[in-house]
Amino acid sequence: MNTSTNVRHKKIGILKTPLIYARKYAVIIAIQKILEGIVPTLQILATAKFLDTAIAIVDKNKNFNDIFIPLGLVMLLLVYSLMSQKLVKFIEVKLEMELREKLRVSITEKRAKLKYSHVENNCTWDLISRVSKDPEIRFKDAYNEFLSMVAMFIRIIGLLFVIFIHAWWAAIIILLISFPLFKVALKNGTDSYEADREISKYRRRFEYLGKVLTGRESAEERTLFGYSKGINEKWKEQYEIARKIEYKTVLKNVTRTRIRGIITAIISIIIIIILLKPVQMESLSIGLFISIANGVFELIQLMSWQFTYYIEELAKNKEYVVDFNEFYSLDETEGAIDKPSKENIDFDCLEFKDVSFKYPKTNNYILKNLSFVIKKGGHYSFVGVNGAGKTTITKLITGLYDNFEGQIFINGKDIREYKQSELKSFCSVVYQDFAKYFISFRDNIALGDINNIENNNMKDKVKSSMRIMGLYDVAEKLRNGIETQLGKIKENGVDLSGGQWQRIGMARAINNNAPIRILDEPTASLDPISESNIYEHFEEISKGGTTIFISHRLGSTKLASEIFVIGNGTIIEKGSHEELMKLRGIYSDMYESQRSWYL
Ligand SMILES: Nc1ncnc2c1ncn2[C@@H]1O[C@H](COP(=O)(O)OP(=O)(O)OP(=O)(O)O)[C@@H](O)[C@H]1O
Repeated sequence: MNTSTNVRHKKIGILKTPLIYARKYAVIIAIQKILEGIVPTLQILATAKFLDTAIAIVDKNKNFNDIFIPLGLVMLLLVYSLMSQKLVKFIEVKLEMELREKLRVSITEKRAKLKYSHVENNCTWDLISRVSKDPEIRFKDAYNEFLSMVAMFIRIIGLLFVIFIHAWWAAIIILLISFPLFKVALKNGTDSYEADREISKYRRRFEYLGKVLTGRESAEERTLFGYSKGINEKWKEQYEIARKIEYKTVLKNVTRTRIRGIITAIISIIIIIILLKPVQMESLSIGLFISIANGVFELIQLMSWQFTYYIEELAKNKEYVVDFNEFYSLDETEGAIDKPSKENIDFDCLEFKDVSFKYPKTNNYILKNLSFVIKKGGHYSFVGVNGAGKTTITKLITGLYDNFEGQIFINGKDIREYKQSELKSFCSVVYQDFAKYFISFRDNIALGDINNIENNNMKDKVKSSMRIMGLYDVAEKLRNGIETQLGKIKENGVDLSGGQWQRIGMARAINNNAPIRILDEPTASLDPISESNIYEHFEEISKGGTTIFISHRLGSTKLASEIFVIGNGTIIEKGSHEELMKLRGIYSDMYESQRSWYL
Protein backbone atom coordinates (compact mmCIF):
# COMPACT_ATOMS: atom_id res chain seq x y z
CA MET A 1 0.00 0.00 0.00
CA ASN A 2 1.18 3.47 -0.77
CA THR A 3 0.58 4.70 2.74
CA SER A 4 3.10 5.99 5.16
CA THR A 5 3.97 3.90 8.13
CA ASN A 6 4.81 5.10 11.59
CA VAL A 7 7.89 3.08 12.19
CA ARG A 8 8.06 1.31 15.52
CA HIS A 9 11.74 1.78 15.95
CA LYS A 10 13.41 -0.06 18.80
CA LYS A 11 15.34 2.62 20.59
CA ILE A 12 19.02 1.96 20.62
CA GLY A 13 21.56 3.35 23.01
CA ILE A 14 25.23 4.09 23.14
CA LEU A 15 26.10 0.59 24.35
CA LYS A 16 23.68 -1.39 22.23
CA THR A 17 24.74 -0.06 18.85
CA PRO A 18 28.37 -1.28 18.83
CA LEU A 19 27.25 -4.52 20.47
CA ILE A 20 24.69 -5.10 17.71
CA TYR A 21 26.78 -4.01 14.73
CA ALA A 22 30.34 -4.97 15.77
CA ARG A 23 29.92 -7.37 18.66
CA LYS A 24 33.38 -9.02 18.62
CA TYR A 25 35.35 -5.78 18.76
CA ALA A 26 32.91 -4.17 21.18
CA VAL A 27 33.36 -7.05 23.67
CA ILE A 28 37.19 -6.96 23.45
CA ILE A 29 37.16 -3.21 24.12
CA ALA A 30 34.76 -3.66 27.06
CA ILE A 31 37.05 -6.28 28.68
CA GLN A 32 40.10 -4.09 28.17
CA LYS A 33 38.35 -1.08 29.70
CA ILE A 34 37.30 -3.03 32.81
CA LEU A 35 40.90 -4.18 33.27
CA GLU A 36 41.99 -0.58 32.77
CA GLY A 37 39.87 0.26 35.81
CA ILE A 38 41.28 -2.51 38.03
CA VAL A 39 44.99 -2.32 37.16
CA PRO A 40 45.81 1.14 38.67
CA THR A 41 44.63 0.04 42.14
CA LEU A 42 46.80 -3.06 41.84
CA GLN A 43 49.63 -0.76 40.74
CA ILE A 44 49.24 1.36 43.90
CA LEU A 45 49.33 -1.69 46.11
CA ALA A 46 52.27 -3.24 44.21
CA THR A 47 54.23 0.06 44.26
CA ALA A 48 53.58 0.50 47.99
CA LYS A 49 54.78 -3.07 48.60
CA PHE A 50 57.85 -2.44 46.44
CA LEU A 51 58.73 0.85 48.24
CA ASP A 52 58.20 -0.59 51.73
CA THR A 53 60.32 -3.64 50.85
CA ALA A 54 63.06 -1.39 49.43
CA ILE A 55 63.04 0.78 52.59
CA ALA A 56 63.16 -2.39 54.74
CA ILE A 57 66.15 -3.68 52.73
CA VAL A 58 67.96 -0.33 53.22
CA ASP A 59 67.15 -0.55 56.95
CA LYS A 60 68.53 -4.12 56.84
CA ASN A 61 65.19 -5.52 58.03
CA LYS A 62 64.75 -7.64 54.89
CA ASN A 63 66.86 -9.68 52.43
CA PHE A 64 67.76 -8.26 49.02
CA ASN A 65 65.98 -11.21 47.33
CA ASP A 66 62.66 -10.08 48.83
CA ILE A 67 62.53 -7.22 46.32
CA PHE A 68 62.06 -9.47 43.25
CA ILE A 69 58.39 -10.42 43.74
CA PRO A 70 57.07 -6.83 44.26
CA LEU A 71 59.41 -5.58 41.50
CA GLY A 72 58.14 -8.30 39.13
CA LEU A 73 54.55 -7.32 39.93
CA VAL A 74 55.22 -3.61 39.29
CA MET A 75 56.92 -4.47 35.96
CA LEU A 76 54.15 -6.83 34.87
CA LEU A 77 51.43 -4.25 35.53
CA LEU A 78 53.47 -1.59 33.72
CA VAL A 79 53.97 -3.79 30.65
CA TYR A 80 50.26 -4.61 30.61
CA SER A 81 49.29 -0.93 30.75
CA LEU A 82 51.57 -0.06 27.85
CA MET A 83 50.64 -3.04 25.65
CA SER A 84 46.90 -2.93 26.19
CA GLN A 85 46.66 0.70 25.09
CA LYS A 86 48.31 -0.08 21.76
CA LEU A 87 46.11 -3.13 21.23
CA VAL A 88 42.91 -1.28 22.05
CA LYS A 89 43.74 1.49 19.56
CA PHE A 90 43.93 -1.15 16.83
CA ILE A 91 40.63 -2.73 17.90
CA GLU A 92 39.00 0.71 17.98
CA VAL A 93 39.94 1.23 14.32
CA LYS A 94 38.39 -2.14 13.48
CA LEU A 95 35.24 -1.25 15.42
CA GLU A 96 34.96 2.07 13.60
CA MET A 97 35.33 0.39 10.21
CA GLU A 98 32.66 -2.17 10.95
CA LEU A 99 30.30 0.46 12.37
CA ARG A 100 30.87 2.64 9.31
CA GLU A 101 29.93 -0.16 6.94
CA LYS A 102 26.80 -1.17 8.81
CA LEU A 103 25.53 2.22 10.00
CA ARG A 104 26.03 4.03 6.70
CA VAL A 105 24.11 1.33 4.84
CA SER A 106 21.34 1.39 7.42
CA ILE A 107 21.11 5.22 7.44
CA THR A 108 21.11 5.39 3.62
CA GLU A 109 18.34 2.80 3.49
CA LYS A 110 16.30 4.68 6.08
CA ARG A 111 16.77 7.94 4.17
CA ALA A 112 15.54 6.27 1.00
CA LYS A 113 12.46 4.97 2.80
CA LEU A 114 11.50 8.28 4.39
CA LYS A 115 8.26 9.92 3.48
CA TYR A 116 8.94 12.53 0.86
CA SER A 117 7.58 15.30 3.09
CA HIS A 118 10.57 14.81 5.44
CA VAL A 119 12.90 15.59 2.56
CA GLU A 120 11.08 18.84 1.82
CA ASN A 121 10.74 19.86 5.49
CA ASN A 122 13.56 22.02 6.89
CA CYS A 123 13.41 20.67 10.45
CA THR A 124 13.50 17.01 9.51
CA TRP A 125 16.10 17.71 6.83
CA ASP A 126 18.31 19.29 9.53
CA LEU A 127 17.80 16.23 11.71
CA ILE A 128 18.64 13.88 8.81
CA SER A 129 21.80 15.86 8.03
CA ARG A 130 22.90 15.89 11.69
CA VAL A 131 22.40 12.14 12.12
CA SER A 132 24.09 11.23 8.82
CA LYS A 133 27.29 13.07 9.73
CA ASP A 134 29.99 10.58 10.84
CA PRO A 135 27.65 8.24 12.76
CA GLU A 136 30.39 5.61 13.20
CA ILE A 137 32.69 8.10 14.91
CA ARG A 138 29.87 9.31 17.13
CA PHE A 139 29.00 5.80 18.28
CA LYS A 140 32.59 4.64 18.59
CA ASP A 141 33.52 7.69 20.68
CA ALA A 142 30.36 7.40 22.75
CA TYR A 143 31.00 3.71 23.43
CA ASN A 144 34.64 4.34 24.31
CA GLU A 145 33.83 7.30 26.47
CA PHE A 146 31.12 5.41 28.31
CA LEU A 147 33.44 2.46 28.98
CA SER A 148 36.32 4.76 29.91
CA MET A 149 33.99 6.32 32.42
CA VAL A 150 33.11 2.91 33.81
CA ALA A 151 36.83 2.06 33.94
CA MET A 152 37.52 5.30 35.73
CA PHE A 153 34.66 4.65 38.10
CA ILE A 154 36.18 1.26 38.99
CA ARG A 155 39.54 2.98 39.35
CA ILE A 156 38.10 5.68 41.61
CA ILE A 157 36.33 3.11 43.79
CA GLY A 158 39.58 1.12 44.08
CA LEU A 159 41.63 4.18 45.01
CA LEU A 160 38.98 5.46 47.39
CA PHE A 161 38.91 2.03 49.03
CA VAL A 162 42.67 2.04 49.60
CA ILE A 163 42.53 5.61 50.94
CA PHE A 164 39.46 4.77 53.03
CA ILE A 165 41.25 1.90 54.81
CA HIS A 166 44.14 4.14 55.85
CA ALA A 167 42.52 7.59 56.12
CA TRP A 168 38.74 7.30 55.80
CA TRP A 169 38.13 11.02 56.25
CA ALA A 170 40.25 11.85 53.19
CA ALA A 171 38.12 9.46 51.12
CA ILE A 172 34.91 11.12 52.36
CA ILE A 173 36.20 14.63 51.54
CA ILE A 174 37.11 13.51 48.01
CA LEU A 175 33.68 11.98 47.50
CA LEU A 176 31.88 15.09 48.75
CA ILE A 177 33.69 17.42 46.36
CA SER A 178 33.14 15.15 43.38
CA PHE A 179 29.32 15.26 43.17
CA PRO A 180 28.90 18.95 42.32
CA LEU A 181 31.75 18.56 39.81
CA PHE A 182 29.84 15.86 37.93
CA LYS A 183 26.71 17.98 37.85
CA VAL A 184 28.60 20.88 36.33
CA ALA A 185 30.11 18.52 33.72
CA LEU A 186 26.70 17.18 32.75
CA LYS A 187 25.41 20.71 32.27
CA ASN A 188 28.47 21.54 30.14
CA GLY A 189 27.81 18.55 27.86
CA THR A 190 24.13 19.34 27.31
CA ASP A 191 24.90 23.03 26.72
CA SER A 192 27.57 22.13 24.13
CA TYR A 193 25.26 19.88 22.09
CA GLU A 194 22.44 22.40 22.22
CA ALA A 195 24.88 25.06 21.04
CA ASP A 196 26.02 22.66 18.27
CA ARG A 197 22.40 22.26 17.20
CA GLU A 198 21.89 26.01 17.05
CA ILE A 199 25.20 26.50 15.28
CA SER A 200 24.35 23.86 12.65
CA LYS A 201 21.46 26.09 11.41
CA TYR A 202 23.86 28.96 10.74
CA ARG A 203 26.58 26.62 9.53
CA ARG A 204 24.27 25.29 6.83
CA ARG A 205 23.68 28.87 5.66
CA PHE A 206 27.30 30.01 5.68
CA GLU A 207 28.45 26.78 4.08
CA TYR A 208 25.93 27.34 1.28
CA LEU A 209 27.09 30.94 0.86
CA GLY A 210 30.69 29.66 0.86
CA LYS A 211 29.75 27.37 -2.00
CA VAL A 212 28.24 30.28 -3.92
CA LEU A 213 31.46 32.21 -3.34
CA THR A 214 33.79 29.46 -4.46
CA GLY A 215 31.79 26.86 -6.43
CA ARG A 216 32.09 26.21 -10.15
CA GLU A 217 28.36 26.45 -10.80
CA SER A 218 28.15 30.13 -9.96
CA ALA A 219 31.60 31.11 -11.32
CA GLU A 220 30.30 33.00 -14.37
CA GLU A 221 27.58 34.93 -12.53
CA ARG A 222 30.00 35.71 -9.71
CA THR A 223 32.32 37.40 -12.16
CA LEU A 224 29.59 39.05 -14.19
CA PHE A 225 27.49 40.45 -11.37
CA GLY A 226 30.41 41.05 -9.04
CA TYR A 227 28.33 40.04 -6.06
CA SER A 228 31.20 38.36 -4.19
CA LYS A 229 31.64 41.29 -1.81
CA GLY A 230 27.95 41.40 -0.86
CA ILE A 231 27.68 37.63 -0.43
CA ASN A 232 30.93 37.65 1.50
CA GLU A 233 29.36 40.13 3.94
CA LYS A 234 26.37 37.81 4.36
CA TRP A 235 28.70 34.85 4.83
CA LYS A 236 30.57 36.78 7.52
CA GLU A 237 27.31 37.71 9.24
CA GLN A 238 26.13 34.07 9.48
CA TYR A 239 29.61 32.85 10.40
CA GLU A 240 29.87 35.49 13.15
CA ILE A 241 26.56 34.42 14.71
CA ALA A 242 27.72 30.78 14.76
CA ARG A 243 31.14 31.76 16.10
CA LYS A 244 29.62 33.89 18.88
CA ILE A 245 27.35 31.08 20.06
CA GLU A 246 30.31 28.69 20.04
CA TYR A 247 32.55 31.20 21.82
CA LYS A 248 29.97 31.88 24.53
CA THR A 249 29.49 28.17 25.23
CA VAL A 250 33.21 27.42 25.26
CA LEU A 251 33.88 30.41 27.53
CA LYS A 252 31.18 29.32 29.96
CA ASN A 253 32.50 25.75 29.99
CA VAL A 254 36.14 26.78 30.37
CA THR A 255 35.32 29.15 33.26
CA ARG A 256 33.37 26.43 35.06
CA THR A 257 36.18 23.94 34.43
CA ARG A 258 38.95 26.31 35.59
CA ILE A 259 37.21 27.12 38.87
CA ARG A 260 36.62 23.41 39.39
CA GLY A 261 40.33 22.67 38.74
CA ILE A 262 41.59 25.29 41.20
CA ILE A 263 39.27 24.11 43.98
CA THR A 264 40.22 20.46 43.54
CA ALA A 265 43.96 21.25 43.42
CA ILE A 266 43.74 23.12 46.74
CA ILE A 267 41.76 20.28 48.32
CA SER A 268 44.23 17.64 47.15
CA ILE A 269 47.17 19.56 48.66
CA ILE A 270 45.30 19.83 51.97
CA ILE A 271 44.64 16.06 51.93
CA ILE A 272 48.32 15.26 51.35
CA ILE A 273 49.36 17.58 54.22
CA ILE A 274 46.83 15.93 56.52
CA LEU A 275 48.06 12.45 55.48
CA LEU A 276 51.53 13.34 56.86
CA LYS A 277 50.15 13.01 60.39
CA PRO A 278 49.47 9.23 60.29
CA VAL A 279 52.93 8.77 58.68
CA GLN A 280 54.51 10.64 61.59
CA MET A 281 52.56 8.48 64.00
CA GLU A 282 53.72 5.41 62.00
CA SER A 283 50.14 4.23 61.35
CA LEU A 284 50.84 4.71 57.61
CA SER A 285 53.96 3.25 56.00
CA ILE A 286 56.14 5.54 53.87
CA GLY A 287 55.59 3.32 50.80
CA LEU A 288 51.84 3.49 51.21
CA PHE A 289 51.97 7.26 51.84
CA ILE A 290 53.87 7.83 48.59
CA SER A 291 51.52 5.54 46.67
CA ILE A 292 48.40 7.11 48.21
CA ALA A 293 49.75 10.64 47.65
CA ASN A 294 50.32 9.70 44.01
CA GLY A 295 46.87 8.12 43.96
CA VAL A 296 45.19 11.21 45.43
CA PHE A 297 46.82 13.52 42.89
CA GLU A 298 45.91 11.15 40.14
CA LEU A 299 42.39 10.77 41.45
CA ILE A 300 41.82 14.48 41.74
CA GLN A 301 43.21 14.89 38.26
CA LEU A 302 40.90 12.14 36.99
CA MET A 303 37.85 13.44 38.74
CA SER A 304 38.27 17.09 37.99
CA TRP A 305 39.38 16.75 34.37
CA GLN A 306 39.06 13.39 32.71
CA PHE A 307 36.04 11.99 34.47
CA THR A 308 34.13 15.21 34.05
CA TYR A 309 35.32 15.40 30.44
CA TYR A 310 33.80 11.98 29.82
CA ILE A 311 30.57 13.00 31.51
CA GLU A 312 30.41 16.08 29.30
CA GLU A 313 31.05 14.05 26.16
CA LEU A 314 28.56 11.45 27.24
CA ALA A 315 25.88 14.09 27.72
CA LYS A 316 26.65 15.38 24.20
CA ASN A 317 26.56 11.90 22.69
CA LYS A 318 23.32 11.15 24.50
CA GLU A 319 21.78 14.06 22.62
CA TYR A 320 23.08 12.58 19.37
CA VAL A 321 21.50 9.25 20.26
CA VAL A 322 18.20 11.05 20.92
CA ASP A 323 18.47 12.54 17.40
CA PHE A 324 19.44 9.15 16.01
CA ASN A 325 16.37 7.49 17.51
CA GLU A 326 14.14 10.34 16.36
CA PHE A 327 15.48 9.94 12.83
CA TYR A 328 14.75 6.21 12.87
CA SER A 329 11.21 6.80 14.06
CA LEU A 330 10.38 9.23 11.23
CA ASP A 331 7.59 7.71 9.21
CA GLU A 332 8.37 5.89 6.01
CA THR A 333 6.60 5.21 2.78
CA GLU A 334 5.95 1.52 2.63
CA GLY A 335 7.83 -0.05 -0.28
CA ALA A 336 9.69 3.21 -1.02
CA ILE A 337 12.87 1.39 -1.99
CA ASP A 338 11.15 -1.31 -4.03
CA LYS A 339 11.93 -1.39 -7.72
CA PRO A 340 9.09 -0.73 -10.16
CA SER A 341 6.98 -3.81 -10.69
CA LYS A 342 8.22 -6.03 -13.52
CA GLU A 343 4.76 -6.95 -14.68
CA ASN A 344 3.36 -5.10 -17.66
CA ILE A 345 0.94 -2.68 -16.11
CA ASP A 346 -2.11 -1.77 -18.12
CA PHE A 347 -3.21 1.80 -17.77
CA ASP A 348 -6.77 2.77 -18.48
CA CYS A 349 -7.50 6.04 -16.74
CA LEU A 350 -6.41 8.42 -13.98
CA GLU A 351 -8.95 10.53 -12.15
CA PHE A 352 -8.61 13.39 -9.67
CA LYS A 353 -11.90 13.84 -7.80
CA ASP A 354 -12.25 17.00 -5.67
CA VAL A 355 -8.61 16.86 -4.64
CA SER A 356 -7.38 19.50 -2.21
CA PHE A 357 -3.86 19.62 -0.93
CA LYS A 358 -1.59 21.69 1.24
CA TYR A 359 2.03 20.90 2.02
CA PRO A 360 2.60 19.50 5.53
CA LYS A 361 2.96 22.15 8.23
CA THR A 362 1.63 24.90 5.94
CA ASN A 363 -1.78 26.59 5.95
CA ASN A 364 -2.38 27.42 2.30
CA TYR A 365 -4.19 25.03 0.04
CA ILE A 366 -2.16 24.70 -3.18
CA LEU A 367 -4.85 22.57 -4.86
CA LYS A 368 -8.54 23.17 -4.19
CA ASN A 369 -11.27 20.72 -5.24
CA LEU A 370 -9.33 19.81 -8.33
CA SER A 371 -11.01 17.32 -10.67
CA PHE A 372 -9.89 15.97 -14.04
CA VAL A 373 -9.65 12.72 -15.97
CA ILE A 374 -6.68 11.44 -17.97
CA LYS A 375 -7.47 8.63 -20.39
CA LYS A 376 -5.28 5.98 -21.98
CA GLY A 377 -3.42 7.15 -25.08
CA GLY A 378 -4.32 10.82 -24.62
CA HIS A 379 -1.86 13.72 -24.59
CA TYR A 380 -2.57 16.23 -21.87
CA SER A 381 -1.08 19.59 -21.15
CA PHE A 382 -1.11 21.48 -17.85
CA VAL A 383 -0.55 25.19 -18.14
CA GLY A 384 -0.73 28.00 -15.64
CA VAL A 385 1.27 30.79 -14.08
CA ASN A 386 4.32 30.12 -11.90
CA GLY A 387 3.36 28.54 -8.60
CA ALA A 388 -0.10 27.51 -9.85
CA GLY A 389 0.48 23.94 -8.61
CA LYS A 390 1.37 22.02 -11.79
CA THR A 391 4.42 20.24 -10.35
CA THR A 392 2.46 19.59 -7.16
CA ILE A 393 -0.09 17.64 -9.24
CA THR A 394 2.72 15.41 -10.55
CA LYS A 395 3.89 14.80 -6.98
CA LEU A 396 0.42 13.49 -6.13
CA ILE A 397 0.17 11.36 -9.29
CA THR A 398 3.50 9.70 -8.51
CA GLY A 399 2.54 9.09 -4.88
CA LEU A 400 5.15 11.34 -3.24
CA TYR A 401 2.42 12.82 -1.05
CA ASP A 402 -0.65 10.95 0.10
CA ASN A 403 -2.04 13.43 2.64
CA PHE A 404 -4.48 15.00 0.15
CA GLU A 405 -8.21 15.41 0.60
CA GLY A 406 -10.61 14.00 -2.00
CA GLN A 407 -9.74 10.99 -4.13
CA ILE A 408 -7.29 9.98 -6.80
CA PHE A 409 -8.09 6.86 -8.80
CA ILE A 410 -5.88 4.93 -11.19
CA ASN A 411 -7.85 2.41 -13.23
CA GLY A 412 -10.74 3.00 -10.83
CA LYS A 413 -8.70 1.98 -7.78
CA ASP A 414 -7.75 4.42 -5.01
CA ILE A 415 -4.10 5.47 -5.45
CA ARG A 416 -3.49 4.83 -1.76
CA GLU A 417 -4.27 1.16 -2.27
CA TYR A 418 -1.45 0.62 -4.74
CA LYS A 419 1.91 -0.73 -3.71
CA GLN A 420 4.85 1.61 -4.33
CA SER A 421 6.31 -0.86 -6.85
CA GLU A 422 3.04 -0.72 -8.83
CA LEU A 423 2.82 3.07 -8.68
CA LYS A 424 6.40 3.38 -9.86
CA SER A 425 5.66 1.29 -12.89
CA PHE A 426 2.77 3.56 -13.97
CA CYS A 427 4.78 6.71 -14.59
CA SER A 428 8.11 7.78 -15.95
CA VAL A 429 8.93 11.39 -15.22
CA VAL A 430 11.26 14.05 -16.53
CA TYR A 431 11.43 16.36 -13.56
CA GLN A 432 11.82 20.08 -13.82
CA ASP A 433 14.93 19.74 -11.65
CA PHE A 434 16.11 16.60 -13.41
CA ALA A 435 19.18 14.90 -11.94
CA LYS A 436 22.63 14.94 -13.52
CA TYR A 437 24.44 11.73 -12.66
CA PHE A 438 28.20 11.85 -12.78
CA ILE A 439 28.45 8.35 -14.24
CA SER A 440 28.84 7.22 -17.86
CA PHE A 441 26.72 8.66 -20.69
CA ARG A 442 25.23 5.21 -21.27
CA ASP A 443 24.43 4.52 -17.60
CA ASN A 444 22.73 7.90 -17.28
CA ILE A 445 20.15 6.66 -19.78
CA ALA A 446 20.12 3.00 -18.73
CA LEU A 447 19.09 4.02 -15.19
CA GLY A 448 15.61 4.76 -16.55
CA ASP A 449 14.84 1.03 -16.75
CA ILE A 450 16.36 -0.34 -13.56
CA ASN A 451 14.72 -3.77 -13.93
CA ASN A 452 16.54 -4.45 -17.20
CA ILE A 453 19.74 -2.56 -16.62
CA GLU A 454 21.84 -5.74 -16.84
CA ASN A 455 20.01 -7.14 -19.89
CA ASN A 456 21.86 -7.71 -23.16
CA ASN A 457 19.45 -5.58 -25.12
CA MET A 458 19.97 -2.53 -22.87
CA LYS A 459 22.63 -1.13 -25.21
CA ASP A 460 20.12 -1.14 -28.08
CA LYS A 461 17.44 0.41 -25.87
CA VAL A 462 19.83 3.17 -24.83
CA LYS A 463 20.73 3.80 -28.47
CA SER A 464 17.10 3.95 -29.48
CA SER A 465 16.37 6.59 -26.77
CA MET A 466 19.47 8.50 -27.87
CA ARG A 467 18.27 8.52 -31.46
CA ILE A 468 14.87 9.93 -30.50
CA MET A 469 16.51 12.65 -28.43
CA GLY A 470 19.12 13.47 -31.08
CA LEU A 471 21.98 12.49 -28.81
CA TYR A 472 24.05 10.54 -31.37
CA ASP A 473 25.93 13.67 -32.44
CA VAL A 474 26.68 14.60 -28.86
CA ALA A 475 28.05 11.14 -27.99
CA GLU A 476 30.11 10.89 -31.18
CA LYS A 477 32.10 13.96 -30.27
CA LEU A 478 33.08 12.52 -26.90
CA ARG A 479 36.41 10.72 -26.50
CA ASN A 480 34.89 7.43 -25.38
CA GLY A 481 31.48 7.77 -27.01
CA ILE A 482 28.64 6.58 -24.81
CA GLU A 483 31.13 5.13 -22.33
CA THR A 484 32.43 8.62 -21.52
CA GLN A 485 32.19 9.56 -17.86
CA LEU A 486 30.09 12.65 -17.40
CA GLY A 487 30.66 15.40 -14.87
CA LYS A 488 33.84 16.94 -13.65
CA ILE A 489 34.34 14.84 -10.55
CA LYS A 490 36.42 12.23 -12.39
CA GLU A 491 39.81 13.02 -13.91
CA ASN A 492 38.64 12.21 -17.44
CA GLY A 493 35.05 13.36 -16.87
CA VAL A 494 33.35 15.62 -19.39
CA ASP A 495 30.71 18.21 -18.66
CA LEU A 496 27.78 18.80 -21.00
CA SER A 497 25.69 21.85 -21.78
CA GLY A 498 22.41 22.42 -19.90
CA GLY A 499 20.36 21.41 -22.96
CA GLN A 500 22.43 18.27 -23.55
CA TRP A 501 21.92 17.23 -19.94
CA GLN A 502 18.20 17.83 -20.31
CA ARG A 503 18.07 15.66 -23.41
CA ILE A 504 19.83 12.91 -21.47
CA GLY A 505 17.18 13.27 -18.76
CA MET A 506 14.50 12.87 -21.44
CA ALA A 507 16.27 9.85 -22.95
CA ARG A 508 16.32 8.28 -19.47
CA ALA A 509 12.55 8.71 -19.19
CA ILE A 510 11.98 7.38 -22.73
CA ASN A 511 14.04 4.31 -21.86
CA ASN A 512 11.36 3.49 -19.28
CA ASN A 513 8.35 1.45 -20.37
CA ALA A 514 5.79 3.05 -18.06
CA PRO A 515 2.43 3.72 -19.74
CA ILE A 516 2.22 7.34 -18.50
CA ARG A 517 4.98 9.78 -19.35
CA ILE A 518 5.12 12.99 -17.35
CA LEU A 519 7.27 15.74 -18.83
CA ASP A 520 7.68 18.74 -16.53
CA GLU A 521 9.24 21.61 -18.47
CA PRO A 522 11.26 19.19 -20.62
CA THR A 523 12.27 21.80 -23.16
CA ALA A 524 13.23 24.64 -20.82
CA SER A 525 16.95 24.37 -21.67
CA LEU A 526 16.60 23.33 -25.30
CA ASP A 527 17.47 25.38 -28.37
CA PRO A 528 14.56 25.99 -30.83
CA ILE A 529 15.73 23.23 -33.20
CA SER A 530 16.04 20.64 -30.45
CA GLU A 531 12.68 21.77 -29.10
CA SER A 532 10.88 21.38 -32.43
CA ASN A 533 12.71 18.09 -32.86
CA ILE A 534 10.99 16.90 -29.71
CA TYR A 535 7.58 17.96 -30.98
CA GLU A 536 8.28 16.14 -34.26
CA HIS A 537 9.29 12.97 -32.43
CA PHE A 538 6.45 13.27 -29.96
CA GLU A 539 4.79 10.03 -31.06
CA GLU A 540 8.04 8.15 -30.55
CA ILE A 541 8.56 9.82 -27.17
CA SER A 542 5.11 8.86 -26.01
CA LYS A 543 5.55 5.35 -27.51
CA GLY A 544 1.80 5.21 -28.04
CA GLY A 545 1.28 5.79 -24.32
CA THR A 546 -0.30 8.60 -22.35
CA THR A 547 1.58 11.87 -21.83
CA ILE A 548 1.24 14.72 -19.40
CA PHE A 549 3.16 17.72 -20.59
CA ILE A 550 3.82 20.74 -18.37
CA SER A 551 5.29 23.70 -20.17
CA HIS A 552 5.23 27.45 -20.35
CA ARG A 553 6.09 27.20 -24.05
CA LEU A 554 2.59 27.14 -25.39
CA GLY A 555 3.65 25.78 -28.79
CA SER A 556 3.76 22.39 -27.08
CA THR A 557 0.06 22.54 -26.21
CA LYS A 558 -0.90 22.03 -29.86
CA LEU A 559 0.13 18.39 -29.41
CA ALA A 560 -2.34 17.95 -26.58
CA SER A 561 -5.71 16.31 -26.99
CA GLU A 562 -6.80 18.22 -23.89
CA ILE A 563 -5.33 21.22 -22.10
CA PHE A 564 -5.96 21.99 -18.44
CA VAL A 565 -5.42 25.57 -17.37
CA ILE A 566 -4.65 25.66 -13.66
CA GLY A 567 -5.41 28.74 -11.59
CA ASN A 568 -6.15 29.23 -7.89
CA GLY A 569 -5.47 25.55 -7.32
CA THR A 570 -8.15 24.30 -9.65
CA ILE A 571 -9.00 23.94 -13.34
CA ILE A 572 -10.22 27.22 -14.71
CA GLU A 573 -10.34 26.27 -18.40
CA LYS A 574 -10.10 23.01 -20.31
CA GLY A 575 -10.35 21.83 -23.90
CA SER A 576 -8.29 21.48 -27.07
CA HIS A 577 -6.08 24.31 -28.30
CA GLU A 578 -8.71 25.36 -30.85
CA GLU A 579 -11.54 25.24 -28.29
CA LEU A 580 -9.60 27.32 -25.78
CA MET A 581 -8.57 29.85 -28.39
CA LYS A 582 -12.21 30.27 -29.37
CA LEU A 583 -13.12 30.74 -25.71
CA ARG A 584 -10.92 33.86 -25.61
CA GLY A 585 -10.16 33.33 -21.94
CA ILE A 586 -6.94 33.08 -19.95
CA TYR A 587 -5.36 30.47 -22.21
CA SER A 588 -5.90 32.49 -25.34
CA ASP A 589 -4.46 35.60 -23.59
CA MET A 590 -1.37 33.64 -22.56
CA TYR A 591 -0.98 32.16 -26.02
CA GLU A 592 -1.45 35.48 -27.80
CA SER A 593 0.95 37.32 -25.53
CA GLN A 594 3.62 34.68 -26.22
CA ARG A 595 2.92 34.63 -29.96
CA SER A 596 3.11 38.42 -30.24
CA TRP A 597 6.85 38.23 -29.58
CA TYR A 598 7.36 35.91 -32.55
CA LEU A 599 5.51 38.05 -35.06
N1 LIG B 1 7.71 21.47 -0.35
C1 LIG B 1 6.92 22.54 -0.36
N2 LIG B 1 6.49 23.03 0.81
C2 LIG B 1 5.67 24.11 0.83
N3 LIG B 1 5.22 24.74 -0.27
C3 LIG B 1 5.62 24.27 -1.46
C4 LIG B 1 6.49 23.16 -1.58
N4 LIG B 1 6.71 22.93 -2.89
C5 LIG B 1 6.01 23.85 -3.56
N5 LIG B 1 5.35 24.66 -2.71
C6 LIG B 1 4.47 25.77 -3.07
O1 LIG B 1 3.40 25.24 -3.84
C7 LIG B 1 3.02 26.15 -4.85
C8 LIG B 1 2.92 25.41 -6.18
O2 LIG B 1 4.21 24.99 -6.55
P1 LIG B 1 4.47 24.14 -7.89
O3 LIG B 1 5.90 23.83 -7.93
O4 LIG B 1 3.50 23.04 -7.93
O5 LIG B 1 4.08 25.24 -8.98
P2 LIG B 1 4.18 25.16 -10.56
O6 LIG B 1 2.84 25.47 -11.10
O7 LIG B 1 4.80 23.90 -11.01
O8 LIG B 1 5.16 26.40 -10.82
P3 LIG B 1 6.21 26.65 -12.00
O9 LIG B 1 5.46 26.97 -13.23
O10 LIG B 1 6.94 27.85 -11.50
O11 LIG B 1 7.08 25.46 -12.10
C9 LIG B 1 4.03 27.27 -4.83
O12 LIG B 1 3.43 28.39 -4.24
C10 LIG B 1 5.15 26.77 -3.99
O13 LIG B 1 5.72 27.80 -3.23
